[in-house]
Parts: sequence; C-alpha cells; structure tokens
Amino acid sequence: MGVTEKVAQAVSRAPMIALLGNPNCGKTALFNRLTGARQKVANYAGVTIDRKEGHFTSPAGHAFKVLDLPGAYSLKAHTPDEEITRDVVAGLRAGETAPDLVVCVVDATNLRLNLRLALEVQRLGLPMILCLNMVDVARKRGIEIDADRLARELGMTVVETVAVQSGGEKSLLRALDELGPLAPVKARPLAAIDTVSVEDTQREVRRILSVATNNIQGSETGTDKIDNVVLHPVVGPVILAVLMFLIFQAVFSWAEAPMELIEGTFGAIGEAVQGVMAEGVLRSLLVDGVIAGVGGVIVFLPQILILFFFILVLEDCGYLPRAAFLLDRLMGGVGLSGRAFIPLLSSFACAIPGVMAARTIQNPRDRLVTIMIAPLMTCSARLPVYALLIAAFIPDREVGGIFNLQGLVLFVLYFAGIISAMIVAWVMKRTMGAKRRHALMLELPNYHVPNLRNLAIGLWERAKIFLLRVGTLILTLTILLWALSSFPGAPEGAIHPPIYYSVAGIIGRALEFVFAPIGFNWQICIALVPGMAAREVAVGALGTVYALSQTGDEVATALAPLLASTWSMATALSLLTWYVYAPQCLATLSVVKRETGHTRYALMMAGYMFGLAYAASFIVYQTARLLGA
Ligand SMILES: Nc1nc2c(ncn2[C@@H]2O[C@H](COP(=O)(O)OP(=O)(O)OP(=O)(O)O)[C@@H](O)[C@H]2O)c(=O)[nH]1
Ligand SMILES: [Mg+2]
Repeated sequence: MGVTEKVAQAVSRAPMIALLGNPNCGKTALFNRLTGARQKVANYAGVTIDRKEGHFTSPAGHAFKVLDLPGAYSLKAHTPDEEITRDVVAGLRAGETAPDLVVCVVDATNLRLNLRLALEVQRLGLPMILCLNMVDVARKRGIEIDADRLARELGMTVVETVAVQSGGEKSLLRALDELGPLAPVKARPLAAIDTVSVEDTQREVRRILSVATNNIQGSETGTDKIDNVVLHPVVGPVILAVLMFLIFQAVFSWAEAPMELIEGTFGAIGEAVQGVMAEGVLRSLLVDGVIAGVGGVIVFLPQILILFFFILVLEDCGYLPRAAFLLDRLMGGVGLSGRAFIPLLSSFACAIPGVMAARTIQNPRDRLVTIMIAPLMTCSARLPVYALLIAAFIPDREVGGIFNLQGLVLFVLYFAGIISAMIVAWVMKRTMGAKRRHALMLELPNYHVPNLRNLAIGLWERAKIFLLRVGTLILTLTILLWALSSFPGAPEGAIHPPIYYSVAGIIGRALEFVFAPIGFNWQICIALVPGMAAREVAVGALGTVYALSQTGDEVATALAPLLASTWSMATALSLLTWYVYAPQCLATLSVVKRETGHTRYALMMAGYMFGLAYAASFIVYQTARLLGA
C-alpha cells in the first residue's frame, strides 16, 4: 500500500469533528490553522455559508476529519446557512451521521451571547470540547476567564485558543490527544432538546459567568470610540463616500505602472514571435489569438488586485457591517434589509458568491430580490471591459483639481449599477406585495488591524482565480474565436479583411442587424457571443477580432488606441452601458437556478437584464449621437 493510500485509509476511519459556534467567532480561522486550508476568513458575521471538510493529524499521530460550518446563533435555524449547521450537528443530513465530537468555538470577549449556543448544543448529548477563542483580545480588555472552573460548570473540556496566531491551536490539539478513542454516540433528536426556554438558558449563562469570570463586559473600548465617528449620522456617510471614491481613483492611478509593464512585455513577445515565425496559420494563432486575446485580458490583473486589496482590508478590519448599518436606511427605502448588504458587496467580486451569500437572509422574498439584483453589482469581470473602454475614450485629465476623470467615470459606472439595483429591487418588492420591514439585526464586530498574512493569502487567491480563468476559459474561448474568425478565409477579390468573410464574421454581421440601433458594429457583435460565457472574454475577443482585422504586419496588442480611432464615442458609451446591465455570464444564471431551485428565476433574470441593457444602451447611444458624440 502506498503512502497516499495509507493516509486516505486513515482519514476515512478518522473521527469527525464539527466546528460549531456563533458567527464571526473564528471557526474558519481555526479550521485553516488545523488543516492548512485557506478558507475565507473575514471580520463580519456570515462569511462561511456552507460546510467544508478537511483533515489533520494530531501531534500524537491521530488522524481527524474536521468540518467548518456556517455560524449559528441557535440550533433553531432561521436562515438556510443556519439550517446546514443544524442538520450537520444533529446528523440530519442524508447519508451522514452526527459528528463524533463537537468543538464549540466561542468568542471569549462575548461569552454572554456565545455560551447560549454551547448550552443548547450540549443537550444533544454528543462528546464536546469548548474552545475559548480570541483569548488574546479578551486578555487585552481585562476579561478574566477561569477555564478550569468553566470546565467544571459545563462538565466538558475547555481549552483556550488564538486562531490567528501560529501555535494558537496547540491546546486544542493536546485536548484531542488526551481524549482517547471516541465511542460512537447517537445525537438526541432536536425535538427532545427543545424543552428549556431561552430565558432559562440565559439565566444559566449568567450564573456560570458570575462564578467563572470576572464578569467584565465591554467598558468603552477603542471600537466604541471609532464607531462614534464612523457611525455618526452625518460624518459616517461622508467617510463612506470618500473611501469608495478613493478606491476607484487608486484603481487607475496605482495600476498605471504595472499595467504598462505587462502591456510592454506582451507587445515585445508579440513582435518577437512575429519576427521569428514565417507568416501562416500558426503565427496568426499565436499572435492574433493567444497574445492579442489573452494578453489583452491579463493586463487588468493589477487593477483587480488593487480593488481587492481595499475590499480585503475593509473586510478584515471590521468596517463592512458598519457600511451595511449606514446604508440600511437607503436599502430600507427600497424594501431591502441591511442583511442584503454583505451578499451585494460580495457581488463586487463576482455575482456567484454574492448569490450564495444571500443564504444568510431569513425572509424568502428579501432573499429572492437580493439574488435577482446581485448581478447588477459591478463584478470584477467587468473591470477589464470598463478599463479598456475608459482608457480608450476618456481623456486622462484632472477635474476640479483633485479628481481624475477616468476614475470618476469608473465610479459613475459602479454607481449606475448600484442605483439601478435599488430601483429594480423597489419595483420587484412592489410587484410582490410590499412587506413590513424588519429591524436590522447585525452584529458589529470589534475593529482590528488587518492580518497581513490573511491579506496576502486573499490577494494571492484572487490572482490565482483570475489567472486560472485566463489560462483556461478565456484562452480556450479566444482560440475558438480565433478559429471561427480565421476560416474559411477571404474569397477571391475580397475588399475586406478575411475575418469579414469568416464564420464569426457572418454571425457578427447577422447580429449587427439587431444591435445597430444601439451602435454596435459587427466586430462588437462577434465579441458579445463568447462574452456570454464570461465578461472578460469580450476584451480578449475584441483583441483577437481587431488583430485579425489588421492589414499588413502590425501587431495589435495595444487595443485601446485602435478602438479610439475606429469607434465613435457614442458606441463606446453604449457598450459601457450594455456591460452595466447585460447578464453576460452563464455561470451566474446557473447558480441562480441552483440557489432558488427554479429555472424560471434564472430566465426572469436574463430577461429583465437583457431588456434593461438594450433599453439603456439605446437611450445612451441615441442621446450621445444627438449631442454629436
Ligand atoms: N485577535 C484574534 N482574532 C481572531 C481570532 N480568531 C479569529 N479572529 C478574527 O476574527 C474574524 C472572524 O474569523 P472567522 O474565522 O472568519 O470567523 P467564523 O467563525 O468562521 O465566522 P463565520 O464564518 O461568519 O461564522 C477574522 O477577522 C479573524 O481574523 C483570535 O483568536 N484572535
Ligand atoms: Mg467561517
């Protein structure tokens, strides 16, 4: 038997540990530390929305399987993500038994809230360890917890951990090794444990805290002082607006140098290949297909990373739920709950995690509306499209002495998506029958300085996702497009470049009939088709289409100036508008179908977004033309 097979066999027989706890107490951080995984950790409730399995070996050589679960306040699940947690620990999931051991992770700075779940879970009768996490923060705040006394009161092992410090998990590992073999236990049915009232549980928590801790609960902390400013009704929104604005400025100004470097490199490679290879199909594939197409997309990596740098910092320091709090009034005005904020914010990375994060929303209508508008948030796949067109058509100059016009336009595009989403939400809520809205119940976590390692991992993961997409999906589609655009080739006595007569050219010219009223030429129409698979593909596709439209020996890696000289401003604005609305992403539509359980919602989404895209582009194009653009 090979080593990997031995490991696999040991793992399959290993006991299963479930990490359970309130949202934001550090379960995922602990999971990552135990298993070496890189699951998303961030400073707000509701980061983990699905079960995630991993495994590790303890210092004494025992193998364990471990489950990271969505945070829950109680086993009485209110949201789809809490249901996952409840079903896993109660052994209700199809084909799964209850875990062999529950490690209940609690935030040591907030035992009053956290211990309630621990007591509730204890009634299931499963072997259990209580993990006092964030003891570093608790100590700093003068909270003293007598772990031995707590252990006696609860009748279970209690360990102290710091999930974000290397070695911070040691006490848990030691406790696991001391546990000895775990006999299989059947969890008590949920109905049987539902006999103690919340009030009684809370009374018991208070009693335990009074004997096992010094009962210090948050005197005014640094967090409160910051919040006095950040959540101030006037100053707060101003800070939020300035912050957002600075981010978009940075996306353009900081990215300039690295982008030029990448562009220059691809240009040089293109010219080198052009120089050493004889003219022919293979050279065209490399230069017009791979280099012009893929190179055209990779250029945008720096901008994506800059945007994510800011998002990750805001996520990790604890600002995001505050932003949700500030925007709750605005969102309430259109009938959305502040809960929708995090899913919508995740959608700025990609609508797919955004749609999935809507699982944390309790009210089914709220959840559906949030899912339906999530793709209107500007995902990072739109950034290359926006950046390309802005670089080509919007002059790089200062406005009012401080703002850069390009950054300003990008801000407007993001803003257009948000405002449109709010309007759509309002209309949907109206048609579904307006419902009284619930007060926002949102935990505001303590601020902390972003963890550099987390930040680096987050950026690295982003870069990996992007480069993987470029290397697989985008490369494949670009090559396919190159082939469709190159064959069958120009007929005798042709007056246009060969692409005009190719399969793609014929499709593009057929579609042009539909899209001419919004100012799209046949080259754009060609790019829209593979762009359905993923938005950035359109940029690569335009790169290839225009490279193939070049006559003579020019290399067209610098797409922006080429577009600037061949399109009208009206066309560029229209295409930008199209990308604000069009559902150019099949993956999102299929996730919507999966998360809602109905094909009709995916179709509804595609329908309303295409409709909006066409109408908005039509208005923008015709207006711009009237104004002579
Ligand atoms: N100082 C300190 N911070 C911690 C500790 N454990 C976790 N954190 C931070 O607490 C925040 C929440 O951590 P997560 O691991 O995402 O929490 P979670 O319990 O998985 O949260 P959900 O998935 O939302 O239920 C992150 O910002 C972590 O960096 C700790 O022991 N000490
Ligand atoms: Mg988590």
